[in-house]
Amino acid sequence: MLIRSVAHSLIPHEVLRPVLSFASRFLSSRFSNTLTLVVEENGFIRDELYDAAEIYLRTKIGPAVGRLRIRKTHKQKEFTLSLLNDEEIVDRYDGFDVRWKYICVRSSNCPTREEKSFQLTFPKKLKERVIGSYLPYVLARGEEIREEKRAVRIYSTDCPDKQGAYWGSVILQHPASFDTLALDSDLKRMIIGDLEKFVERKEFYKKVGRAWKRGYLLYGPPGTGKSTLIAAMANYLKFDIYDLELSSVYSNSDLKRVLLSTSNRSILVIEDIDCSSSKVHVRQDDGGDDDGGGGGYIGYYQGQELEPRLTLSGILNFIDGLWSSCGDERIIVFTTNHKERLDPALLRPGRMDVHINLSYCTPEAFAILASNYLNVDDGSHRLYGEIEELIRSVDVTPAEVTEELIKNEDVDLAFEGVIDLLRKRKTGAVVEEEESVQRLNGESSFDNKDVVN
Ligand SMILES: Nc1ncnc2c1ncn2[C@@H]1O[C@H](COP(=O)(O)OP(=O)(O)OP(=O)(O)O)[C@@H](O)[C@H]1O
Ligand SMILES: [Mg+2]
Repeated sequence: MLIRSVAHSLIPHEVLRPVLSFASRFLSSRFSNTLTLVVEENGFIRDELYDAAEIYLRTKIGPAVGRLRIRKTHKQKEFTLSLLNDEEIVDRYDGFDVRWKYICVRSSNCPTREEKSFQLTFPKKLKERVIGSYLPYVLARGEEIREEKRAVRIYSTDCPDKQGAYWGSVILQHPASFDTLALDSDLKRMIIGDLEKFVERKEFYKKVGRAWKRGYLLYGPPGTGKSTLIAAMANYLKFDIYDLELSSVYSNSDLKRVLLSTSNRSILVIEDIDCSSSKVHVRQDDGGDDDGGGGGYIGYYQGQELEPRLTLSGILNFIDGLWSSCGDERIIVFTTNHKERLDPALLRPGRMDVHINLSYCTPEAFAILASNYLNVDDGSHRLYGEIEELIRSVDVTPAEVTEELIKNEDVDLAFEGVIDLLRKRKTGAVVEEEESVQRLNGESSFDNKDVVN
């Protein structure tokens, strides 16, 4: 102490401080039985362990910590709590304790910059276990927590916020989930099971030499939940969505560039594949084989018909060629209202792994909608039976049913609205049927025939 104060009075502070700090570090490392690992943020290239530790330690902040930093940016949904300079956390892992301390100091080279680090201190004898087991655990947990917290984004090529890149993105605000999706439970279970199997089978895909990707074709009439299902899939897997508008793609090489700039763990969506370009299903008569090799061009760009540069084979090449082999955990989803209009090359077995038919509302789907919209969780309502019976006999989409359910908070009024819709549909269907029988019997007028044709 005396030496310290004498030294202080004789030697300038700027010189003394680093000397004392070095001496104290030297003495403590020489004689202490603890080891301290320093994890630095590392300026330009961020340190993976630092990032993981930062995220992981936020979940370990206990009552012993007296001061914390709290912040929230526009893009974040929740507040973020983090440690302040010199604050410590003790973490227990596999029967031993480690101590983390957060250090944030001004850079000596550039005073406007902060140098941030974590100091991890533990008994020296645990060095192997900390490096071999604890730190990999921190890395893995950090990654898991980041994935849990990460907002799902939707990318599109015409997003205003794309700053020169091919894709711009916004946070996907769609609340769709498998719980609220009105689908029959078997189909729902099948889809969830398929997705889970897909994300768990990294090693399997590697072993059998297949690209780790999966293709889904969703087909069915408008308003049956195809887009809603895609949002539910993205929210479930926490995969970003890349919404590709084929009409904004100029050529095969353009398509290549656009698709190569998508990221792993994502869902590439091409909606309305039959009409996003009216020529996807019409193949050029150039002797192209069933694989779409060279045939089937899509020659539109911003509304103008162009040289046939974006071809069906360009798209197919990506489904099972270059695109699929240059990324991991990729899902591609095509949607269509008219499966029968698609080129057989797109439907060939192995191209789209799963074909999912989203169809008209069933009693089971109606039960889910009634529960979502009106909190009606059993079938005891006086109108329920009639609705179920009508739903079995007419074609009505979930979208049409939800339009009725959303009109009234009162269950009686909402259900009456649904019954009204279903009865009208049924009467319409009967009239149509009678008209078609009349036509078959040659009783229809010329006008009617014209309408049919
Ligand atoms: N199966 C469903 N479960 C829950 N809601 C649904 C379902 N189907 C449709 N809806 C409701 O109807 C709206 C329209 O559905 P959606 O856009 O998913 O239909 P789509 O099949 O993609 O139609 P399109 O073929 O016209 O693109 C949704 O916003 C949702 O509120
Ligand atoms: Mg849709």
